[in-house]
Formats: sequence, C-alpha cells, structure tokens
Amino acid sequence: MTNLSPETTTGAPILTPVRRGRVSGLRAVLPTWSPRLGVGLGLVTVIALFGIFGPLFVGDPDAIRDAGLAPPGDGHLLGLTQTGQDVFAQLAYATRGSLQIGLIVGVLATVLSVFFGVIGAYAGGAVDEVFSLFSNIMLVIPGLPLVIVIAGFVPPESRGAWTVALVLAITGWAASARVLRAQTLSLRNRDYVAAARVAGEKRWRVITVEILPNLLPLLASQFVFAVIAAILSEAGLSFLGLGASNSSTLGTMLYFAQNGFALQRDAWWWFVPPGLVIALFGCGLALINFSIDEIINPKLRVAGRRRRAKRPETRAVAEVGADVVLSVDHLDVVYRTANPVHAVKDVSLTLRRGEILGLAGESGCGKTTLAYAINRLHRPPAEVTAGAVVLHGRDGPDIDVLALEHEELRAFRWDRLSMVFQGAMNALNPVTTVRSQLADVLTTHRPEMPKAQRKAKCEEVLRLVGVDPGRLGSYPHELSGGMRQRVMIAMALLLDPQVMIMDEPTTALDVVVQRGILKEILRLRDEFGFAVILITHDLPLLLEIADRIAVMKDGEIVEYAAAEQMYRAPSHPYTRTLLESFPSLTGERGAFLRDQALAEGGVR
Ligand SMILES: Nc1ncnc2c1ncn2[C@@H]1O[C@H](COP(=O)(O)OP(=O)(O)OP(=O)(O)O)[C@@H](O)[C@H]1O
Repeated sequence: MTNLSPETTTGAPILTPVRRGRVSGLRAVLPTWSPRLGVGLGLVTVIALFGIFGPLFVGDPDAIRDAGLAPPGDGHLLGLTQTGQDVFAQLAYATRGSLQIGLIVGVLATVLSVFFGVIGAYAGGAVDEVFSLFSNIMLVIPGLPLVIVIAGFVPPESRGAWTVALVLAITGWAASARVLRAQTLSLRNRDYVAAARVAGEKRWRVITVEILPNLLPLLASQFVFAVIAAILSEAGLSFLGLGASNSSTLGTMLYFAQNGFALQRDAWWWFVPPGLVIALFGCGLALINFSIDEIINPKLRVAGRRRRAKRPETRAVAEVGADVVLSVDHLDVVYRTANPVHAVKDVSLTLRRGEILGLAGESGCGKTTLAYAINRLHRPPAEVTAGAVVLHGRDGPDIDVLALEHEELRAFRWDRLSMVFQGAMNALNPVTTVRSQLADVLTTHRPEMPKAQRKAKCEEVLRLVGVDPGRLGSYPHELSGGMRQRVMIAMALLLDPQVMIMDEPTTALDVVVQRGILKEILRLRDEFGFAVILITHDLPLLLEIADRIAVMKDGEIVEYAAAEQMYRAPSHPYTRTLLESFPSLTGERGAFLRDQALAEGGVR
C-alpha cells in the first residue's frame, strides 16, 4: 500500500486542500454568521435604535388634539388615538419604556440566577442545599398569578417601571438558576477546575476565571430569554391594568387601545403597531438565541449541512480475493467545521477472514474517525466525501455499507460488524445489569429468540471471555475495569459477527490484564474465525499479535505490511520513529508474545 494522493482516478482533486487550526480569540465565543443571526440582529437593532433615538425626533406623545380618532395620514404617520394623541410618538416612547424594563429584568434575573445557581453549586454543602431549595420553591410558585398578586398589592402611584421590573425579575430567575447550577456542578468536577483549586487559587478567582467564562454562552442565552419574557409579561400586566403607572410601555399602549375599544372601532393603527413591535422584537431575540445555542452546542452548527449531505463519490472496489471479508477503498472523511479537517485521506485496506489487522498511529492521526466511518457511525460534522466500504458476505451478496438505508444499517451493525469502542469499559450503562445489557442486543437483533435461549447465549458469551456467568446480575460498577472490558467484548461477540473493530480495547488496563484480554481475543478469533481491525497507538503490541499492520499518519496510510515484515524491516521512516519511541525491556521489540505464539502455532 502506497501513500496515495487525494485525487480521483480521473485526476480531479476530490477536495481542495484543507487548513488545520483553531478558531482563535473572540471568534471562538461569537456565533457563526448565518442568515438567521443576520435577521435577528437586524430586527433587534432597528427596534432598539427606534426606542433609543425615536423619542428625540417625535413630538409630545401626551399632547391632546381635537381631531379625535383618525387613521394614518394628515401629518400623523400612524394616525391618532381617540383623544387625538399621536400614535407614532406614543410608539417611540413606549418602545423605549418596554426596552428599559426588558433590560432591567434581564440584568437582575441573570444576576439572581448566577448568585443562586453558580455560587450555590460551587460552594456545595449546606449553601447549595439552601439555595437549591429556594430556587425550587420559586420555580413551583406559578409565575403569572404571583406577579399579578405582587403588582396588585403595590399602590398604582408607586408602581413605576423599576417596581414592575423588580417584580418580574423576582419571579423570573429560578429556572435559569437550575440550569446554571447543573452546568456548574458539571464544570466544578472538570480537571482544569480541580487543577486551579489544587494550585491554591481563591474561590472567587476560580469562579470568575475558570467557571464563568465557560458559562458565558449559556448566560447570554438566559439573558436574552429573560428580556423576551419580561417584555411579554409586562405587556400582559399592563393589559390587565397592573403595569407601570408612571411610564409608557407597549403594554400600556395596548391597555389604552383596549379601553378605547380600538378593535371594535376598526382602529387597527392604534393596537397593531405596539403588538407588531413586541412580536418582531421577541422574534429577533429568539433568532439571536438560536445562534447562541450553536455556541453552547457546536453540533447544531452543522445541522444545515447534514441535511444537504450527499452520498459520497464511490468508485469500483478493487478486485478482491475470496478470503477478503471487508474492503475499504479510497476512503476520505472530512470534518466540515469552520476550519475543515481532512481526517482520513484516500485510505484503502483489505481485511481477510480471520485476520487481525492492526491500525497504528499517533494520537489524532485519524484511527477512530476511520473506524467510525467504516461502521457508518460518524456523525456530522464528519462526512465521508469519497470512497467505498464493502463487506463481502460469508454466504450472500456483497454489502455496500455506505449505501445502506437506515433500517438496513441497523440490521447490519453488530450483526455483521461489531465494535468495541475506545474507553469501552465506561460505555456500559451504569443503571442496568450486565444481563439486561446483553439481552437487549439479542432482543433487538433476534426478536424471535426464546427467552431461555437468550439467557443461555448471554451466559455462553460471558464464559467465552472469561467472566463468571454468575456476574450477569451485577451492575457495571460492581465489576473491575478488566471485567467490564471483557463484558464489552462479550457483547460484541453476541451475534457472531464476521468483523470486529476494536478501538484501543485495552488502553485503560494494566499490562497483565491487557495481555490476558489480548490472548483471549486471539483464542476467540481462532475459535470463531472473525476478523479484527485492532486500533491502537501501541505499534509494538501490534507487532506481537496482528497479522498485518497499517500505519497511519495525518490521515494517510504510510505503511501497510505483514507484521513479520514490519517487525524485521520497517520501510517508512515514520514507522521506524514509532518503533524507536517505545523502550524495550527485552532488547527485542515485540519478541515475547509473537515468538511464544509462533512456537504455539497461535499467530499466523
Ligand atoms: N468532531 C470533530 N470536529 C473536528 N475535528 C475532529 C472532530 N473529531 C476529530 N477531529 C479531528 O480529526 C482528526 C482525527 O481524529 P481521531 O479521533 O480520528 O484520531 P485518533 O487517531 O483516533 O486519535 P486518538 O488515538 O487520540 O483517539 C484529529 O485531527 C481531530 O482533531
């Protein structure tokens, strides 16, 4: 296998060269530009400018004229109310009033939710319990009735914009505090926060430097949401006659329009403009909120592209021999992020029946991406842009894996090709027993299998991987790391697959357990004849147990040879560097298990 360039057989490049690198500085915390964000920002900016500067250019909104109720025209852009007041002038002042209340509530509610959510969660213990209890109580009190009661108790003469804003903030922070608490609890256990604590950083510094910056997108979203809710609630309160008595807001405009029977008198120019401003402002903020969500959850950024994702350009698979079970042909995988990453470049591999094919390479070279793409487990932003993956059935037609439809794919996975994931021992569900996790696989893929047979099969696979079937009733936390790993391998064996992909199956285990499990895999392979793609960065380990090895670097296969050959004479400088980077205790790299196995006739 040579180092192939990313070109199609016709010579046309499949992809333009991709730049690697991180989005730096402020751009990393800003939402990506999208038409949605543009429309949202446009709406909010225009309405905010109208609220800020409009009152400077319109006349007195309270000036009463003799004209009475009049439609737009005659020098009045939006007509007159029944007392002859200019609706456009009122709209400018009312927009300013509503924005003020929205802003005050947004700031107050955010401060309260940070105080009760973040500080409480970080402090932990009794403080967290009390804060959390208080947030919960505020959360279960129905908001609107409480607002109505509080606002109703405040005499109209002292019910100014600030009072209304205060009432709305008091009733509107609790839900955000719950979300921030959950997020802070998760953040405070992260390694970098623990490191800051161990380094002796003061509490306030850990909160402001380590935790709050990570909560910024969430805080921004909560703030925007609080502003929308405040403007709408204020409009509702005013409509009920409980709004700010000394200031004009969009809600009070609607209240007076209602009192003046604007609807019955067809005076649309009186109630439509304030209603429209509320709707457009809310809509604009909601659109901005969507974009902030994309920062909190970057996966949302690719949603549009996912819909447009096309079938990759496939080419005829190279002629394969009868003993080939899986062939990967010129596969390309790209992460379509702001700076696209071409993670798998023109990779071609063939896996023979019963073979252990090792895939080695340093961290980040694309091993996991390749494994996921073979199994169609890759998710956006990852996209297979070219190539083919074909499973050559034992008894049946070839299966073009990349062309499988949803249901076919569901039936194919695990049945024909199973996978032991990286960090698999943590992949077991902590709240379900080993029995039900194994049985679930059988119920999904073999629904017709009788219960007794299912039970027997679960016991059999556990025995095969060296775990006492008595452990079927155990929960994952009751098993050692090595046992959990064996259970995952048992799960991968359940349906007698033809191919098993193992991504760093033993990395987290100590050398003795690792060796035991690898020997077990070799024995099972010999017994059942499945083929294995074994992924690891540990090349010497592969030299010991693999039949052939592919070495990956920067997404490309740079050397692909029989293990024996790679062991005796590695041809690529990178392979040599990899081998030299591992110290040898015996003086002979990888001699131990291979030579022992050769002597036993175990490794071919
Ligand atoms: N979701 C993602 N978005 C963008 N780039 C990604 C994403 N996931 C992985 N990559 C990039 O793809 C490349 C290959 O990553 P991959 O996880 O396949 O490497 P690996 O060889 O399996 O590494 P390791 O041994 O550490 O698991 C890396 O450069 C990585 O940064």
